[in-house]
Amino acid sequence: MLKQLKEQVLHANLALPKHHLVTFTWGNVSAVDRQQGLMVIKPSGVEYENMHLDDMVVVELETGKVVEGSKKPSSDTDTHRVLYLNFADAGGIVHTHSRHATIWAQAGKDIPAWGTTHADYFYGNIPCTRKMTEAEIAGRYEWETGEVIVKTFAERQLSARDVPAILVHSHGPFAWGKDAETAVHNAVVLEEVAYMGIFSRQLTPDLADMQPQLLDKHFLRKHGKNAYYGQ
Ligand SMILES: O=C(CO)[C@@H](O)[C@@H](O)COP(=O)(O)O
Repeated sequence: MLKQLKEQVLHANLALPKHHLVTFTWGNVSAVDRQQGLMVIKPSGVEYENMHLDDMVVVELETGKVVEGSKKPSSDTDTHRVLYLNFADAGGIVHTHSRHATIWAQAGKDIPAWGTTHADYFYGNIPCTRKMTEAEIAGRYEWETGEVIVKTFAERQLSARDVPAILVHSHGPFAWGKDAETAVHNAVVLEEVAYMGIFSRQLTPDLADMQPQLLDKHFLRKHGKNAYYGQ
């Protein structure tokens, strides 16, 4: 079942260590088949070098029930489910603990739009969520993580198409795209702009946001009405 999607998800997961986005098993990629209401995600805690096609786990989007696969799905499965259920254009999702994006998440700070590398992919700041509450952590933690992400987008009136990434406070980044490969691409760019941003702020502590005209120029020519999400 879903052989092609499993291959895409395996390939995307194996791209994480190649791009230096993960240490040990700290990360996961999934992709969704919306017609069938199913998502494919990597297994929990399996080393990337030992990960195979048969290890991919198929999960029902609505219920979280595992419908195929002998291994436990990623511990972040419920967060991915909430994002697919709320962000209609997301076809693939990535979570990592990539170093520089995680530094911003631990500091609880948005990554400001400071240059065209950022503007080619993200139409404004990359938001950081609020801290999760004790009740959220004690409850359905991974599901609540997804809810906090969705609420952050709603409260700030952001579009998941325009800003395909977020930082979860005290945790790390999530990125998405039209498919698993694009989601990984966006996660790589997120890590790059996080890295550049730390040094930009060090060199100029009161650095202002980039010119709105330059943000528009770079984002809209790639993502305007004739361009496709995530490209
Ligand atoms: O966020 C975390 C742990 O803090 C997880 O994403 C990470 O360890 C990966 O877990 P899985 O192997 O996907 O279950």
